[in-house]
This record gives sequence, C-alpha cells and structure tokens, in this order.
Amino acid sequence: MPIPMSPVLRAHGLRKSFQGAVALDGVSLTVKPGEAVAVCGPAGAGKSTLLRCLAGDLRPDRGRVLLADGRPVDGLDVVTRRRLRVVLRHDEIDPRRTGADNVALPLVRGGVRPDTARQAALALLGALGLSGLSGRWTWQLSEAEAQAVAIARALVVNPSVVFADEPTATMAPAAGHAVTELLVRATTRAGAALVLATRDAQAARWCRRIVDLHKGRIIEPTLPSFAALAG
Ligand SMILES: Nc1ncnc2c1ncn2[C@@H]1O[C@H](COP(=O)(O)OP(=O)(O)OP(=O)(O)O)[C@@H](O)[C@H]1O
Repeated sequence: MPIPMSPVLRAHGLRKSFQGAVALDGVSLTVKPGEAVAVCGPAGAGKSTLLRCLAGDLRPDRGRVLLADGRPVDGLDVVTRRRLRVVLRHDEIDPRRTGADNVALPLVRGGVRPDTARQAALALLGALGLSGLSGRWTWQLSEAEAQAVAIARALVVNPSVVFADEPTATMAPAAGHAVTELLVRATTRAGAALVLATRDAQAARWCRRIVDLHKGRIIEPTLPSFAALAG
C-alpha cells in the first residue's frame, strides 16, 4: 500500500486586497510532493498574487499557507525559504556566464566548491537533454534557451517546490509550449512540485492538475490535463 505523503503546501481561505480591490477571494489549495499544478486564468485573475502568497513572498490579509510540518510559510527565515522553494526567473540569468556556469551559480553561492558545482550543473543539463547549452554564452541564447537554463538552475538546489509565473508569456506558442513541457518534465524528474501560473490554457494542460482562477476565486477547470487524459 502506498504511504500517504503530506502535502508540501496547504493554503486555506486566502484573501488579499490591494487598495480595496479584491485580488484573492477565499482560495484554498493543496500542493502534493512532486505534483505539477497549473494556475490558469485571464489577466487580473489573481494568479501572481496567489503564487506570491504560496511562496511566502506576500502575506495574505486572511488565510494561511502551511508547510507539511505545519509551519506557516511566511514565518520562515529567508535561508530556509530559499532552500524550500525557488521562483523561476530567466531574467536573472547572467549573460556573461556560460549555461553551465549559470546553473552552477546557486550551488557556488551556497558554499559548494566551484568544480563540484560545475560537475553537478553539467550532469543536470545532460540529464535534461540540454548539454548543448552548457558551453554557450547565455547572451547568445534565445529566450526559450535562456528559460531552459533557468529551469536547470532552479532545480540544481533540489527545491521542494518551483514557482513559475507566466514563464513563457512573451514567447511564440510553439517555443512556449516546448519550454512548459520541459519545465513539467524536469520538475517531475527532480521530484519537485511545480506551481505554474499561466494565461495559456493549452500550456496548462502539461500539468497533472489544472486550477482555474477567475476574479480571485477557484472555478471548475474547463480543459482536462494531458496527464489526466492519459490516465
Ligand atoms: N501590488 C499591487 N498593487 C495594487 N494592485 C495589485 C497589486 N498586485 C496585484 N494587484 C491587482 O490584483 C488583481 C490580481 O492581480 P494579479 O497580478 O495577481 O493577477 P494575474 O492573474 O497574475 O494577472 P496577469 O495575468 O495580468 O499577470 C489585479 O486587479 C491587479 O491589478
């Protein structure tokens, strides 16, 4: 019998307003270990606000986000929070470094020896089928390639959860869908949960679970995920 796993995050009754305008209106959401969850909805639905509350970067007016051990996520110190979760940001890729050196950077900053960190980065890029990006200067990369490097860099520290807020918003649909597929495959392979905010209902379908957000509330999803269709 499988051992039931406690959720990585459990959010209950999240409410958040900005200058009287309601952004989140009572959102409850549980994220299980290794689960890919898409938060889908139109502009202004509250996706970014929800991700920031879940990541502990924004304090909700009401409701709580708890970790598996019951600690509130917004009460964690910065170091613990960084170890627990990463926020995917390709704009933080350093253009003066190669792909591998960018991926190695969080380990080096965490005190790992540079050559050990580089080996780990090369191994991860290889495992993700991205060896071709290892030696390339990142200023030369396309947006999709830079995002692929950012995905590897997010995962090199073995986070429990990766938060990605519209990571493909400015890409052409084909490139964006390829990056989303890589993001879901890579986080699943690493055993990390993924919370992906997107306006793109098709991209959301790469995730096992789709949560539709509308005017700060969760509504019934309109499209099933590919994984759910596959059974
Ligand atoms: N810092 C802020 N100050 C004021 N209003 C804000 C702030 N952040 C979000 N809002 C408002 O809260 C609502 C939800 O915004 P949010 O960015 O969470 O939506 P979203 O679904 O991520 O939208 P988008 O797809 O455009 O990024 C919007 O009406 C937005 O204008």
